[in-house]
Amino acid sequence: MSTPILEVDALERRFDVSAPWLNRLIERKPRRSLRAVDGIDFTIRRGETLALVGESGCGKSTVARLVTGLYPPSGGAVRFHGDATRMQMIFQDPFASLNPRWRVGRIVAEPLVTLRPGTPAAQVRARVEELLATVGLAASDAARYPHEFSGGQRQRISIARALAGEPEFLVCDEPTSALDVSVQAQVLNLMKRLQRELGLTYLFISHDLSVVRHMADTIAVMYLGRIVEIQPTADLFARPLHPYTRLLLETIPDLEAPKRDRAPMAGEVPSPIAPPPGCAFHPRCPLAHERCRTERPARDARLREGRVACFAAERESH
Ligand SMILES: Nc1ncnc2c1ncn2[C@@H]1O[C@H](COP(=O)(O)OP(=O)(O)OP(=O)(O)O)[C@@H](O)[C@H]1O
Repeated sequence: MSTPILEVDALERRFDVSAPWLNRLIERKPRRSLRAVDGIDFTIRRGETLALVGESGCGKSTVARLVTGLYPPSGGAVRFHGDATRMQMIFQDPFASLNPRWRVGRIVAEPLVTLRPGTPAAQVRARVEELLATVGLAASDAARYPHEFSGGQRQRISIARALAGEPEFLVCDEPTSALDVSVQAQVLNLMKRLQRELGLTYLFISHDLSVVRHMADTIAVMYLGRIVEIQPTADLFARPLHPYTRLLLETIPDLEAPKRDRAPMAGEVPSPIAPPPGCAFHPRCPLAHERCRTERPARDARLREGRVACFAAERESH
């Protein structure tokens, strides 16, 4: 087994969501804080992919920002054992993250020039062409602007730009969510090939279990700022342990039976400003019992190797 490149330990991030101080004074309202990330742990080994999966608002993007250092943590730690200058990020919306006034050649060259200032122009140009070819674009595309490309091609440009920084670790925040299904598969295949060829490590964020199924070695399922289940991908699909993971799996479109209606997931994600007491999932959980309403389950190394935080899963294992 390879060595860990990233260790996340009891990581927390709170946001102050209080009203402005004058309103607070007038209305006598207390400060309010939102726990976007509420004590999470995971490890990623070199060359592997860990996927963070969960519904909108569960804290995935905040974890990405904590890992890349865009946000300082409110508690806990992110330990990166690689070269911090070789961590890059790929975003959901490549159009928003690519400068519309720059030609593709300059966009892709920028990280390279930052990493190796003084590189001769001819060498930069040659490298840009090489990178464009790596992601399946033509050398002549360097002279064009981002708006001249399709969504999938723009995401290829983002990937070429990320590669220009010679990364060892990539944080990918919903990199294919804005793309059509067929284009999505092409970009995912490209990312898999690059991982294999360049030995990259990925933290891959998605709301969609079917997307990460063929990408991730390990899947961590998040609910309201916490990891409720973490398992090797094959195990999670073969034997999901948390009732929330089972619900997520039920809502995956079934390619073999596309006409079958899927039951929508019951209930809404509660607000992280006032999370339910006990297990945050209990109001939506078909297996909830008394203890779940008052006590918060933790991932415990003695129970199923710490893969799940659920009292019902604990009962099933006896
Ligand atoms: N800067 C901020 N200030 C206040 N609240 C924030 C901030 N950033 C995120 N939040 C809140 O933190 C929670 C987690 O947000 P986050 O964006 O990490 O979730 P997510 O799972 O990535 O969702 P999405 O897929 O919609 O981006 C949400 O309730 C969000 O409203």
